[in-house]
Amino acid sequence: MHSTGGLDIAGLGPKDKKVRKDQLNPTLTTFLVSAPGKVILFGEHAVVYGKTAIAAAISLRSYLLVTHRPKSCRTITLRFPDIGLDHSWRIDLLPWAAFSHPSKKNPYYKLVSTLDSELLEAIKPHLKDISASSPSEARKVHQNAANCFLYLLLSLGSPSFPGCIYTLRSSIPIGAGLGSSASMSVCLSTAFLFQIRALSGPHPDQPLHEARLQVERINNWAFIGELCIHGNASGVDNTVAAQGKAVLFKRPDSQKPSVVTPLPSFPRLPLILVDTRQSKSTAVEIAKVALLKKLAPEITDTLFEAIDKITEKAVSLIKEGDPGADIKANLHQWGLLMAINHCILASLGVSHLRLERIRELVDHTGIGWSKLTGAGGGGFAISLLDPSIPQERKKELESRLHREGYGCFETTLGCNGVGVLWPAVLDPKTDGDAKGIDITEEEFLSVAGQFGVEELVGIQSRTGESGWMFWASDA
Ligand SMILES: Nc1ncnc2c1ncn2[C@@H]1O[C@H](COP(=O)(O)OP(=O)(O)O)[C@@H](O)[C@H]1O
Ligand SMILES: C[C@@](O)(CCOP(=O)(O)O)CC(=O)O
Repeated sequence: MHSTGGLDIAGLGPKDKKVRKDQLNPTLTTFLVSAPGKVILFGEHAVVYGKTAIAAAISLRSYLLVTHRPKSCRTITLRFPDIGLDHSWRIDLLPWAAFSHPSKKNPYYKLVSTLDSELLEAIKPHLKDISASSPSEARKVHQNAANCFLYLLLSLGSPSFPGCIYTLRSSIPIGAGLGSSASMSVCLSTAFLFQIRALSGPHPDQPLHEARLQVERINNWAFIGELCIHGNASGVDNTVAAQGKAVLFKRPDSQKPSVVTPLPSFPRLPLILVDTRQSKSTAVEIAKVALLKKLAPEITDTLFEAIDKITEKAVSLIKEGDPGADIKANLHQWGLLMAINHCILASLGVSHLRLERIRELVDHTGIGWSKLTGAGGGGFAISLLDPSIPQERKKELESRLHREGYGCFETTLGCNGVGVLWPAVLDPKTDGDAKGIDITEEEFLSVAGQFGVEELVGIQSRTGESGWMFWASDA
């Protein structure tokens, strides 16, 4: 297996390549990585047990800025302001020996699909000082994120790793079913693989099979990051975060690679995301379903089968549908499938009163169809509104939802997957000859709110003016 030596300078766009070449050392240059959140249209939970799910990338994204410390400073810092985490480790005190032992070491190109409990134990002492004075709930969130970070760093890096600061900001609501953890794992996996020079491209001329290999590599390690956070995961979230667009996902055997089929003709469903503002934990919801499966295996399996049939039907709608045709033609069928899928998830015990209230307001009034998305227990619902309903009724619904404390917004489905901005320099929009604007850590941290980050570094197009580059994942 070859290492292709970091990102390709030819993909940088119209900049002064000669000057840049001297500066572009992946172990020294500040760079940004970004990955999207996702919605699961059909098949959550059943997908953990080998059934098929349909998921699509959304326009909300995480951004990871990697800045380098002076060579003399042998420290790695995690700066995750969205969750209030700021922690540093001395590089030489990390448990490299455990991870590099010949019986444990996995090369970056190997497909790894399980966590090693001894390696998790080796990390534990390095998590104990994190946010020691924070409430236990916040501490758990911090330790989860740090566990994912350290497991990936120690798996992919080495004791000679450079001193760096990893700053993550995200516009994806955390713990709400939109795949914030997967998006974070994809960003971390990409950053480490890039730093060890195990990625090639992205490049506008990169052959599709080569681009796919890079995304697979990123995705493989991102899945390991997801396992660190959830204990058990199907891999659908990180797959969509890595490759973007819409996909059909299945992992029939947990020891084998997942089967991922891109859905290039996925219709532009006019979905609305409704935020219950009720926090939930994916791990807790997965454990609820696991318990149900233990207590009532046949019934639970039958429910998974029914979900699988729904996904199958949705696939046939996509295949039969003409991508150019008006989606209104079979909107009712999509809505019906969503509503049935939701009710089965409720039978599995992963709905919540706040989610059922959305159904009361949307489905029971005949305005549209709703379904929880992601793990459930709170988080987000997706609603499809019947286009024949008068505008005033939709407006009424929106204000009702707001009055009752729900958040409500539209999103674009099928967005780009993982991307890099390397170096972290934005091309000025007005003058193609100028050198661009360096993004500093201070600036990245100082922009206000989740959407300030989008405004500062936001992605516009595949190779557009913003300088962001994406590995092509089109079918
Ligand atoms: N922006 C972020 N900054 C730091 N950690 C994050 C961020 N987004 C997600 N995480 C990590 O992911 C966990 C949330 O994962 P999960 O419960 O699966 O929610 P989601 O449904 O959004 O993926 C958090 O507890 C935290 O460890
Ligand atoms: C419940 C599940 O199917 C989806 C979880 O989605 P999220 O973590 O709520 O974004 C779990 C999984 O597929 O790993």
